[in-house]
Amino acid sequence: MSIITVEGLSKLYPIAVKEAGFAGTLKHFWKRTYRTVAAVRDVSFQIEPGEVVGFLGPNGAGKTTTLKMLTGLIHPSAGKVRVADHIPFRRESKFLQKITLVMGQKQQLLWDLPALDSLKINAAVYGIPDKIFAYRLAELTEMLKLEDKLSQPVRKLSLGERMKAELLAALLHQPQILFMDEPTLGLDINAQVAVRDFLQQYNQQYGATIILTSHYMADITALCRRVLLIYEGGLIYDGSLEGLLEKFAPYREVRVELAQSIPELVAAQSSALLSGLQTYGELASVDGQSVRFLVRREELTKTVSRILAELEVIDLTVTDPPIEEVIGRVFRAGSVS
Ligand SMILES: Nc1ncnc2c1ncn2[C@@H]1O[C@H](COP(=O)(O)OP(=O)(O)OP(=O)(O)O)[C@@H](O)[C@H]1O
Repeated sequence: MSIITVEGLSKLYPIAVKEAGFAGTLKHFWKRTYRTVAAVRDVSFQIEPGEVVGFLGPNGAGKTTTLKMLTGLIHPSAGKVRVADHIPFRRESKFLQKITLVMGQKQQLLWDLPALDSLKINAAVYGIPDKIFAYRLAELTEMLKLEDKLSQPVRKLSLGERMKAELLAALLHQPQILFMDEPTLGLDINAQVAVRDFLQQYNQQYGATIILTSHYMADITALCRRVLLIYEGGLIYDGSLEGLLEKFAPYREVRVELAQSIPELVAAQSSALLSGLQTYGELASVDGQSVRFLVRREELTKTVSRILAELEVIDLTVTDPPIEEVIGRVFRAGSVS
């Protein structure tokens, strides 16, 4: 049975509209007019226990709003949500015991106190008995490699250590469902990898379900087999990362290592050859001896044969374009149809 079921979920926000100038300000003061913004529009999906699902979408797409409705922080304008057999907005204590929400840009640990003090407060709030608290604390501290950090005031921790301590605080009550909104925001590469590895281990060890938003594609590719693509409040894709490439990238990337560098070709006045390069596909980049083309999938075999016959080639590889490039194109195009 699905652990999360969402049907026709929408969230509308009323936004006050003010006309420009002093007269507009006065009018706004006496009589406000509003327009409605649909932050989330008619979204439906189901998530099974133990899945790790990535929410992708540009800024303002509606990811955080969806997470807030799934965790019961805000009430949906329309639609149905069930999470672990609860209606989130009721915020029943049994429900809160089963979930956690971590927001990369917000913190729950108290700044001037050692993280351990905040953890003890959390344990009391969730009614965790002392023995279980000690056991979970030891286990999570080891998994997160935070051994000597928890007794220092939070303000003295590095950003990466602080994020790991935040995760520890969020997981002390051993929730079944983890909602992670940008958990690696602002972290350096090593700290990003540490958080990512931890989430993977936590998912495998406890069979926890993880819903993750991140602007770092590496988080999504490392952790999520399934992605939901959200665009202007609507769900435009639900499936595997590979399927996303097939749907939105009808081309493949061909990297060619030429025998001569491009400046040498220019010096040898092979400008005809240079302009001829564009006939193989869209030129993605030219750097020294290597050239990257984007070639439509259906033209791949013909184009590769032409390149090998017509150019002096040292090496040629065909790959899928980087996923962030594909998604960037989809969003820049302003249309996803
Ligand atoms: N409390 C609010 N009142 C009015 N509009 C809001 C409110 N919260 C969000 N919005 C609007 O709803 C839309 C979706 O916002 P949301 O924060 O869900 O996007 P997001 O996908 O999480 O973006 P980001 O990647 O930038 O965090 C945006 O247009 C935003 O301005």
